[in-house]
Amino acid sequence: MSRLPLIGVTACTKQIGLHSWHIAGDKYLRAVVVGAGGLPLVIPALADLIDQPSLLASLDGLLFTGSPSNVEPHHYSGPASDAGTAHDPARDQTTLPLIRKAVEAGIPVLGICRGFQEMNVAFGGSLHQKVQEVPGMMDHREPGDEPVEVQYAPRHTVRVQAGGVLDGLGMPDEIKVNSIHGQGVQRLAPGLRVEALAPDGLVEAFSVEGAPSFALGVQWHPEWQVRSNPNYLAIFQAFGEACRKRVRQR
Ligand SMILES: N[C@@H](CCC(=O)NCCCC(=O)O)C(=O)O
Repeated sequence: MSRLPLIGVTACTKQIGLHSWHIAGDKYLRAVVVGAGGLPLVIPALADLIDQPSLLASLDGLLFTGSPSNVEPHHYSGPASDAGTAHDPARDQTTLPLIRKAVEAGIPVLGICRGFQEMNVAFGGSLHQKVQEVPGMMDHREPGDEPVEVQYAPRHTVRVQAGGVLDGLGMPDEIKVNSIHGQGVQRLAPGLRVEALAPDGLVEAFSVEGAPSFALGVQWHPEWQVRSNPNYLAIFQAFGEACRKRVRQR
């Protein structure tokens, strides 16, 4: 019997007291287990202290997680962030190079929220820093001061584009998704194919054209209560299947 796929889950850095820690959210780790059927391995944000080719050779999949922090705008030639904006330069230095290398190496990749934004930046795209301030765009942030179940409840529809990865998973033309982000795709990177659009036209999902394996990014959070939403589960199951295929091909 073949082993479970080993799925890297990217971490954020966090200062707790005097020390810096590498943390990954519980819901991402659980979704890798119960949605993708994989074995999660937290990937610390140690940038080039980690030998990325060795890491990639060991992994069967990579999940780029969401985070309250924003990608530093110099990575996409954007204007400096407002003072006080949460950043995580160690995470940027780890994930941005890893994304391109993973996709090129045919390692299945799923990017969620910040992870989706990282994918766009890694392939040469740019981000709106405050979507809610862009004329004509909706406010995609979660309602503040509400219980987490309310914050991660389905909030708006997205239109699934015909002929793409999500369509291939049997998703209806329109699905409802949660929305917990202030930033969003401004310029879509070359080589990314739109998979879903919000009512205001914001790109909510893309896939990497011509990728040798599963390579999908979504702006929403399919890891949230993954088993209770068939559309969220379908994404994790397809990701897990691609990771199992990589195990079989070794
Ligand atoms: N900071 C970025 C990305 C938003 C994001 O990833 N939110 C998730 C927060 C916590 C979590 O569920 O992991 C933005 O604001 O656009």
